Amino acid sequence: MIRLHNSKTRRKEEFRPIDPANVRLYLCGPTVYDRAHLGNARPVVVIDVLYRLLRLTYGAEHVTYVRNFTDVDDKINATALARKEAGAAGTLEELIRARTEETIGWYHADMDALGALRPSHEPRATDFIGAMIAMIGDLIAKGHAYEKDGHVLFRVRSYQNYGALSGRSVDDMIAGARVEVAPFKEDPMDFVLWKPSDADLPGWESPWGRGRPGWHIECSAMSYELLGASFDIHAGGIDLQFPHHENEIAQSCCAHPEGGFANIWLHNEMLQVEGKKMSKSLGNFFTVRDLLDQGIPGEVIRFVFLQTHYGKPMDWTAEKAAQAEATLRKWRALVAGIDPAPSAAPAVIAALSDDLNTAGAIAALHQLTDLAELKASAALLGLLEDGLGDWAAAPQADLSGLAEKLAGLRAKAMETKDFAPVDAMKAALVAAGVEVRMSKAGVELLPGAGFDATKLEGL
Ligand SMILES: Nc1ncnc2c1ncn2[C@@H]1O[C@H](COP(=O)(O)OP(=O)(O)OP(=O)(O)O)[C@@H](O)[C@H]1O
Ligand SMILES: [Zn+2]
Repeated sequence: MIRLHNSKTRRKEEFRPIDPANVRLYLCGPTVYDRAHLGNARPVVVIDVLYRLLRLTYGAEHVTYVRNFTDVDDKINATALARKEAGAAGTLEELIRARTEETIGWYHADMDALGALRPSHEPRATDFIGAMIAMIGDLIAKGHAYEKDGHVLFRVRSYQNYGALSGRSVDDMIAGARVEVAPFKEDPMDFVLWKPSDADLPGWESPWGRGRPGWHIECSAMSYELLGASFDIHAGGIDLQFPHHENEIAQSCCAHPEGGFANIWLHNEMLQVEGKKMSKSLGNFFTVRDLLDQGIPGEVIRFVFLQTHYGKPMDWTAEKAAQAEATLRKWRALVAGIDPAPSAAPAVIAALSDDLNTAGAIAALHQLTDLAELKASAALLGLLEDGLGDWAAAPQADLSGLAEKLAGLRAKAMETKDFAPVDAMKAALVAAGVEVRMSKAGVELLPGAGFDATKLEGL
């Protein structure tokens, strides 16, 4: 039996699917205007493990996983506009299309490298504009939305349960959030469902004039079209709980009172940098591609994520990556050429079934002595799979010659008192991703995650 922490009830609950023959899961996907940063990858890896566990439990063909692409957004428009102003050829629409296509390609490559299975459906917002317009029209007809000056707004006070997910009252939210006060709003809490587009912005004809949808309605419309008015699990980062998820609930429950929208809300905590959320707006980010380009295997990134429970904030550190790499190298050597056992170890399944206790599952992997079982169990975490490449099979560099040379330089520096050559060589080794350990006993060089042998040439 699977138990999951439901943000809506703030409790760990038994997971009982609405229909075990069609278990339905939705994850808010990326806005495709730039490379995914490492934080953006965390929900993808977490939900990939959940997806694997659900497939194991209910059968692969009985789980539907939807993750959208937000390909209509002002950030995308701004990127395309900047390119046009810089002299890029093509219309703004063509530039937007090129940008989103390119970004979706990067996203797929990066998430594939992390061993994340592709979802069952990856709807693009621009393919569901008609469904959004229909839903907005329905909300207006039911008195939950109104049109003003080409804008359509959701009337927050018309939905009694607004704020239930994040546990805040509307008045607290107004006090705490920076809500935009605009002349076209009846109430500052009201949020945009539809907004007008100038001639030089992407737009679609609608009963309210040419315009484009707001971000929140995209997820409500796409989840309804692909999963229905009630589905099992809605996931995303905790940063989306308010206002995005609160708004999704308001829209979906008011448009489809016959359904319950999502039964379970699963929120992952943030990947942090020095105590702050990694984010584009703070500029404290690096991309998944940056790490891959440094030679850190996607499997190592995945392993580092899975060592922390999804409900806890975490940091990325080079030390965690080095340890993950060492463990994976050891395991990959052990299971090479071994066929996986028919099923994963009960201890691993039990840990994952307990609110995705991935750290517990990894601890259980360490205990396994049957290598066929190790391989089968690791696969449930998306680890040690053949598709992730044989990065660990490449021989590790022999750094003994360089260690000897550095020891020699140090011995000489002791006499001459000129340590500059020692420091220069150490700096070059560190720049190549080598950890340098110098003690009385001698010099030890350890290639770390991100080790780049080409940078050692000339040393
Ligand atoms: N630091 C983080 N740690 C974990 N998940 C994150 C982090 N930052 C964003 N996410 C998640 O990434 C997914 C994509 O989010 P979105 O497209 O809004 O990101 P973004 O706007 O590019 O990011 P940012 O928040 O950096 O501006 C969401 O599920 C969001 O919760
Ligand atoms: Zn969403």
